[in-house]
Amino acid sequence: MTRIKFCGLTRLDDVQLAAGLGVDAIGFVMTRRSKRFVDPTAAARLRDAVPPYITTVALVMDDEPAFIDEVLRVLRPDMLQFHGDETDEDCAAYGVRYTKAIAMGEGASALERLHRFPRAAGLLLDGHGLGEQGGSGQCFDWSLMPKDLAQPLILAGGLDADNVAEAIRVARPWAVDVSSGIESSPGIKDRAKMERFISAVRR
Ligand SMILES: O=C(O)c1ccccc1N[C@@H]1O[C@H](COP(=O)(O)O)[C@@H](O)[C@H]1O
Repeated sequence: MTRIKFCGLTRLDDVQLAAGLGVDAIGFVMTRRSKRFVDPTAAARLRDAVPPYITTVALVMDDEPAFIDEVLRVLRPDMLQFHGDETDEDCAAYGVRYTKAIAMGEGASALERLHRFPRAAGLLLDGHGLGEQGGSGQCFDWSLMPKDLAQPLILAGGLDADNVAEAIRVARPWAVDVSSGIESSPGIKDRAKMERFISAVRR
């Protein structure tokens, strides 16, 4: 079974719908540079609507440690997702389980970075280029997804209801992560796109 994370939620209705559709994880984008940014207090209100046994994830990207401490204190997410130039040491410093995004925009040469995060609970392979922001809807060559890594791999980048079944067939990921592919505009999720995405993964 392929797990599903919906990321970049900003509205209560979207959180409730995602939970009702059976997603495994819900992500809040905490980095201020994103169009999907929610401040920690607003994110905590959304988190309160997440039922038990759905993982909540706080996404950060080269943010100040003091801000990440605030996110952990106010939001109390189950996991952190790092999207910037953080090292394994940086990511592990908070004592919270984490995933690390690997920018796959450069293709096969990016795979070398997969071995730099031994403490990550999982690695999220995303389609954007090194130094660029995620959540841009860019795919990468799914056949590059390694099949022999000990850490669970999460496939992200440009997924939507029309391509996710093929992406899973080629990449065989532990989980898929989607943001822009289930939106009508940044941070505003679309009911029909969310429903179609879940159906396509389950099929
Ligand atoms: O969503 C954002 O705005 C964002 C900003 C900075 C870093 C990562 C971001 N999003 C994450 O990128 C992947 C793929 O998104 P998409 O499906 O291609 O839009 C996903 O993990 C988002 O949460």
